[in-house]
Amino acid sequence: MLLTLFESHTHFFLSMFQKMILTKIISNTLSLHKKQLIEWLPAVRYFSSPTNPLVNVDVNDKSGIAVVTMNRKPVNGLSLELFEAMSKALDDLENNRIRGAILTSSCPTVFSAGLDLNELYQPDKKRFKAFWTTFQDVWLKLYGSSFPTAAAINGHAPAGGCFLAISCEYRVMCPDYKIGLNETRLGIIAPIFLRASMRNTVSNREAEKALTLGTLYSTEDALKIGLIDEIAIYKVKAIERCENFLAQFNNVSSIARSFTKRSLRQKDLEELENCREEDFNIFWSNLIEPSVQKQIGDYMQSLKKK
Ligand SMILES: CCCC/C=C\CC(=O)SCCNC(=O)CCNC(=O)[C@H](O)C(C)(C)COP(=O)(O)OP(=O)(O)OC[C@H]1O[C@@H](n2cnc3c(N)ncnc32)[C@H](O)[C@@H]1OP(=O)(O)O
Repeated sequence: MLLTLFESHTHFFLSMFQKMILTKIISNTLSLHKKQLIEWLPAVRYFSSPTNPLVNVDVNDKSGIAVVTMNRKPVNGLSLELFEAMSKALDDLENNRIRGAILTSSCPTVFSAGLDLNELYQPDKKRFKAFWTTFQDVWLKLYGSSFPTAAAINGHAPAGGCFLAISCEYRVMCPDYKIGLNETRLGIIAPIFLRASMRNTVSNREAEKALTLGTLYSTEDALKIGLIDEIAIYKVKAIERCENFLAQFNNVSSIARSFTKRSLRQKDLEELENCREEDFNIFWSNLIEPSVQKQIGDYMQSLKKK
């Protein structure tokens, strides 16, 4: 009876905490080994996401891997609307027990150009608050996802673009592009969650150097410092390599894997959870400094003049 209940209420039982408690209760009742229980879980139900023009989610029925494609031309500038679409897509993935997700871009030469500079220049406080809060949500959901994640970086990934990639667990990048966290070059102070993702990817020393200098690395140099894990010649190959990485988890208990990931990332997640308002206030007061606004305005002009 307990198992019938479990099967008919899959969505309800998704939270890790609930799953842990249930596993314990059922396991005690039926004296089953945890591994057997995992095999008893209902067949994974994959879904096709409702169409969102900004984020396309395509789940492979056989592998259970979702390819999440950002689609905001020309450069996947991260606007409030794009973050909202990503946040919704991440919820859908979390609720559908996928086996892994690969983040990529539909723009031919850009993974993401980072935060949409129009959100940062002469910002309206109310909209910016919604923007920043949704950005925080996306990070909490991506960095803390129960499923494994990888990024197929098929183009440039400066600032927020790099940030999305390093919030995943594995990165495959195509050659001849740039990746890095160039915030300081715009006069912007890196928020705590960005620092956490970077420190989780490269050594503390490399993170400090990269963040303070605002370095943009070539694909090859990014591999040398461990900012990416592999190079693949084309986007299709990059996705294939990400699939190979994710397929390694087929032989690992999904509960053990997700709990281990969660425990390794818990401190970083809590750090932001406990100071979301403060994080917004710090970023906002830095952003509206006249010198920072001027720097962003000049930068936008220089991009347009190119
Ligand atoms: C992450 C934690 C929070 C920290 C806070 C902020 C971090 C940020 O993310 S700030 C954004 C930083 N981003 C950048 O510095 C990248 C800027 N862009 C580029 O360097 C290039 O555009 C890029 C290498 C990505 C691509 O080069 P091209 O393929 O040659 O394209 P163009 O430069 O011609 O750009 C086309 C078009 O897009 C506009 N654009 C580019 N980037 C942005 C952006 N981030 N936001 C808004 N708009 C952007 C660019 O001006 C061009 O516009 P048009 O001239 O009107 O076509």
